[in-house]
Amino acid sequence: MAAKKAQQVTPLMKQYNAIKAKYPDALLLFRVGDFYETFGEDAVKAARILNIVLTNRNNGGERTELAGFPHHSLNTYLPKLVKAGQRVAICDQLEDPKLTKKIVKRGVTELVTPGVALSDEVLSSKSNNFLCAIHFGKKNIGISFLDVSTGEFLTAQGTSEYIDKLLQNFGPSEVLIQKKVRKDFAKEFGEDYHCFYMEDWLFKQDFATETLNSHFQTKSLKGFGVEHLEEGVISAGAILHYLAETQHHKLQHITAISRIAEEEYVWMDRFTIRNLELYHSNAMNAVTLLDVIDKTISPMGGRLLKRWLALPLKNAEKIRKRHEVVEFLIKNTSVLAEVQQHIKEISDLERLISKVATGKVSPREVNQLKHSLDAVIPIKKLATDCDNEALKIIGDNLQSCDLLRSKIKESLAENAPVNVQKGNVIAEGFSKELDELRNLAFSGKDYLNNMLERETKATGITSLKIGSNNVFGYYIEVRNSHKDKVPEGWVRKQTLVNAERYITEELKEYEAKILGAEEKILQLEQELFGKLVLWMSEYIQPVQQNAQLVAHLDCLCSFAQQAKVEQYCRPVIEDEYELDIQEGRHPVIEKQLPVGENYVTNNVQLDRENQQIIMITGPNMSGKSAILRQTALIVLMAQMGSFVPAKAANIGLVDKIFTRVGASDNISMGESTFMVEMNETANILNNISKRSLVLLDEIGRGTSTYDGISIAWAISEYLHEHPARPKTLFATHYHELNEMCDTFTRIKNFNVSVKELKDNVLFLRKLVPGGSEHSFGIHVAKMAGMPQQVLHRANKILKKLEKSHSMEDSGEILKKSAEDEMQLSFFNLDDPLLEELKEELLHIDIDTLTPVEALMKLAEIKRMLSSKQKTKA
Ligand SMILES: Nc1ncnc2c1ncn2[C@@H]1O[C@H](COP(=O)(O)OP(=O)(O)OP(=O)(O)O)[C@@H](O)[C@H]1O
Repeated sequence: MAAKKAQQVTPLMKQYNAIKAKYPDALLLFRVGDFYETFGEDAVKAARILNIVLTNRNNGGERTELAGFPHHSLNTYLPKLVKAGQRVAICDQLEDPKLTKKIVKRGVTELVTPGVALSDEVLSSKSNNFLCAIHFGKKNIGISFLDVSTGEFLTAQGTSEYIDKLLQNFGPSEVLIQKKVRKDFAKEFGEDYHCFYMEDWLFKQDFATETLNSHFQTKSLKGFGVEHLEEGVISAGAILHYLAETQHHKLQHITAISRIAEEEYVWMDRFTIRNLELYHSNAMNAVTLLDVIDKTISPMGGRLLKRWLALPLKNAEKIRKRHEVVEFLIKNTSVLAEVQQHIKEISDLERLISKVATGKVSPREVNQLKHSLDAVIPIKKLATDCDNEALKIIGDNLQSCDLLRSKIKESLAENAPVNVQKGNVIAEGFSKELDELRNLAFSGKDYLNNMLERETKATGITSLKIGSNNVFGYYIEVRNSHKDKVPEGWVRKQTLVNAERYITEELKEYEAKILGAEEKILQLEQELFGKLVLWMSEYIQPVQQNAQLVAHLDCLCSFAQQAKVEQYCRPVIEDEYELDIQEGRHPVIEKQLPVGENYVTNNVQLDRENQQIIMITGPNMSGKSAILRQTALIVLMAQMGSFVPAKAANIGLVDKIFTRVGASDNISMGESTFMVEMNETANILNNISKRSLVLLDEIGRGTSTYDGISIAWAISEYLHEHPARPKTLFATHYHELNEMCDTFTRIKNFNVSVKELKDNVLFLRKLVPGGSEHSFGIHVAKMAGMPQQVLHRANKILKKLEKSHSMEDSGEILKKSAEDEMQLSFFNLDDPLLEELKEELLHIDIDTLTPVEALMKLAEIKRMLSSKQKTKA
């Protein structure tokens, strides 16, 4: 029976099944004639994702689903499939169907996956599209990133925390992992990544080294400075192997692999990157720092700025150089404007040249490449003529690529189309043969008119006509009245009622030429364009170099532009340890304030001798977090080379920035929030250095009050006593922590001031010395309009509790206090409402009460009171 079924399968489906079996986890686009078809489950998926019609067809007695689209729509449909997370195998016809009588040979010519995409429709211009591979070694984890669309190839290795941070920084679209560590990966780094699992044997050092050496045509990897990174190299090898497996063989634009030099950049762990909302945020529609500061013009500038933000520098010299250029550009506005004007004319050079390498560049894109390179020339001149060392170096290193530009100019038609098949790709005058063919094909009418004129003269027949039809081809038509004048050499082809049609020797030759001309033109144009693209690959490196330099310049212009518009100042980078920010602002919040509202600036000074830890207290919403974050952002912006939102800033180099937000501000799912908070904090305490900047926001909030206070106290004490003496800002609503400054000399109290009005609180947002005396829960209750009696009572209970400092007695105190005060109540002692109210008050833990809870409680008490009053009335 099975054999019978097998016999019924058509040869086409047999071929399909064989190819599909090789790519079981990919969606197979199978070229049949002018269509790409999908079958079975693939068809169901494709129809759903692409919104195309799903049909059925009989396949050897069984019905199979079928969905397809015309082959010329591949660029429209393929990106949609890849964006939906599909791996797509493109199976093409490998021979001309006209030349074979058997079934056409087919094979997969490309496997497009989310991490290996070259088409503009899949890529986002301001982000890299990284493919990543990870190798779990015995000591380290190795990681590599490759952006096939730009040719960037990076590797690193280190602890799981470091790798986690890199994964967050680079945000790969696809991660390649050894099959056997599938579970380990998910455990270490979560399940959000788009993973592909590869055979274990590929992750071997010999194999990787050989693969890399054969790609770069080197004998060893020493020249790249990655040889000692055993695990990193293994992961890099896996990436290259994956590219070969997905049929990506033209990879000349991947010219080097470099090590991510961890020690050169400020260390920020993943919590910090997330908390500071540098370039992504968990909140919907949140504005990130990148959104605010990115004034780059070119796509490669945008990508580099993101990288700079993720990896701020630690080398004072390098940072100062960037500041110098920014200052120069601000002072020389005309240079800034001109450079930016020219950058506007530059397309994505990096991706264009990658397309040249992979042979996927279109004629129009080659012209774009040329125009972009043309725009580099005036930039080169401007930069070289500048009175600024760093700009001069950029200018000197920009390549004019003269030969490349002139060759493109003379070979390509100015308005060359996207598709080579459309014709009119090659410029006039570039190829004699092509010009002749074009003459023949396109000036055919003139030629025929000439011939007609000549023959009319020679024969004296006035009504001669030249025409053509599908059956007889070209002919000269003679009306019957002139039949006798027809010359001898003319051969009769067709007889009509009133006329005869003839063919001449000349017409025969012309016909032969013209019939093949159009086809030949297309063929020749393709051939010439192919040759040009191949020749252009010699220029991959200089064009890549230009792309990087333009990106660099674009970022510096972006800093200058932003500083000018937003009144940023040039920070002073010092090798000391002090941090002194005068009139600092939060770059993102200041842009989001309602019209008419000004951001209140704040000064923050920290050092290792006198003011190492600042304890910031203040009511909810007063601006504590804003001060913490703006301090980190100012340091970070300064060290990436930007000016900063402040009046003045002296920044002793920072090498690590840690931020932690207490659990109630950062509700994470699953694991106990307090546990997460403690894990994260432990991680800081184990990694601090002399140059660390630590920002703790409401740490300890995730547990009961006294637990929280104890932990917050112990952490602050540890940071104070630690020999590294890291600079720390600690925002807390536990005003008990203000007492620490009596014992620990380098802890200083500050509060974000508020002004109490009659029935409101005005946030002044100013950081002023001194602790807070208020209990802010009661503040909020007051703001909400709580009856005076309740507020008064709450204040008294609170004062007693504060005096005791002991959890054990608190119940007793509350009880006693309640008994003492009862006489003062306007309630009767035997009033059952009193009991109820007492119960309510006793159960309120004011210190941990959030504003919303306070309001709810208040509403409840108000309800109880008003119902009592109603009953009385
Ligand atoms: N210096 C400032 N100038 C103007 N507005 C500010 C300033 N600081 C903060 N704000 C505004 O106040 C809001 C609350 O600030 P922030 O989140 O820093 O308060 P918080 O004290 O940390 O509050 P919570 O304890 O509830 O987290 C901000 O979103 C911003 O709109």
